Amino acid sequence: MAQPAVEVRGASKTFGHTDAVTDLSMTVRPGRITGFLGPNGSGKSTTLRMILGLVTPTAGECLIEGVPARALREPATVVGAVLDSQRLHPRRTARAHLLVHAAAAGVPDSRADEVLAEVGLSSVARTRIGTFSLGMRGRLALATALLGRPRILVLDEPANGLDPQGIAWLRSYLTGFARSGGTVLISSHILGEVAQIVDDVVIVSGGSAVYRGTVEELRRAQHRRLLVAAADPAGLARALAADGVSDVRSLRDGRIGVVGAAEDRLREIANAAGIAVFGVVAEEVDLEQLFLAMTAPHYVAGATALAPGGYGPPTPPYSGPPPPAGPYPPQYPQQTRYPHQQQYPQPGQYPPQQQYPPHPPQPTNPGGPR
Ligand SMILES: Nc1ncnc2c1ncn2[C@@H]1O[C@H](COP(=O)(O)OP(=O)(O)OP(=O)(O)O)[C@@H](O)[C@H]1O
Repeated sequence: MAQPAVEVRGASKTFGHTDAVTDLSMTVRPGRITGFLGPNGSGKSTTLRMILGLVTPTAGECLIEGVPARALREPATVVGAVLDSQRLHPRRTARAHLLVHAAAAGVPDSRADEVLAEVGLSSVARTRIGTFSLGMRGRLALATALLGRPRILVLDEPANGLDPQGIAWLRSYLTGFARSGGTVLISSHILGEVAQIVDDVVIVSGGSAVYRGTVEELRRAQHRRLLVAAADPAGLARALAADGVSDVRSLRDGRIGVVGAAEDRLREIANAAGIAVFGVVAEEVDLEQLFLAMTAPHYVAGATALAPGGYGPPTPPYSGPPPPAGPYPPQYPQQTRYPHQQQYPQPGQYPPQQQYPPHPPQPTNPGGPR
């Protein structure tokens, strides 16, 4: 396997009494976009700063192309970072800002004009940064990171505060960067913001990884729950449990939600138990809902969660009330609630997906990654 572009090995960071990051391991593969996702305060910025050598881990290590960031001979040519795009000197012009950073990175002044063109800011090269919109500041911060023609980009919440057009532009730019061989590590607290463009995903919660895998595996994991209408839901739940399928929950509408059994197997078990099954629907859980479930405070990463396609922590077996006698559909007097059941919305309750306008033309990338 190719050497990872970035590797975090059992890294921890404690600030006073705060465990910001705990025994975190992750790999960023070259030429791919990795989404580093987690709610606010989950340790993303601290991890990115450890990777960049700006924060020293309390334990473990972080490597860029096999070495600690501080040991890189020409860091600007290897990694470019956007950590806080809003901390720019307001009285400087965009070009002056870039010239300062070009000198620090040891690259010629001509790179300032090249990167301004690359991010579409040539027309405001001599405008003071104080007048820039959030989106323009984001582009300028990205331009700064591109000065040394880095192979790797590390971006901390670059979409924060951007309007849909700004996010669309950023996605389009990063996709182009990766297509031309570059590696991107991008953090966000909103999965939907980056789900379209990321290849791999690392989800953190409370300073620890709760999921690592490709975004495709994550998407597949969302189809794992079957919503089953049966003549005798409680009996079917018992039959499933006897066959080792214990993650069965009663639903408000009388159906049961089953995790860990394929539809064919479920029907076989129902047949063998003499229970009629009226319908089986694979649940379409929104990726964002899955993300919220994984990063909720009660979530404890287990082996299944960290394995590709893992669904989550073990859940209590079915123990809902028996269905009342009578015609189908049976109605339970009360829904049986488990701690994270509420994470799964009922069909039709999903919030509408945000729509973005078509992408603007891809900026030229003359000095793209090598
Ligand atoms: N320099 C610091 N001193 C003390 N505590 C810190 C420091 N930096 C981070 N922390 C704490 O470490 C925890 C993780 O913070 P971190 O900024 O890494 O999370 P994050 O996922 O990037 O969140 P956000 O998106 O809100 O920045 C938080 O509890 C935070 O308050």
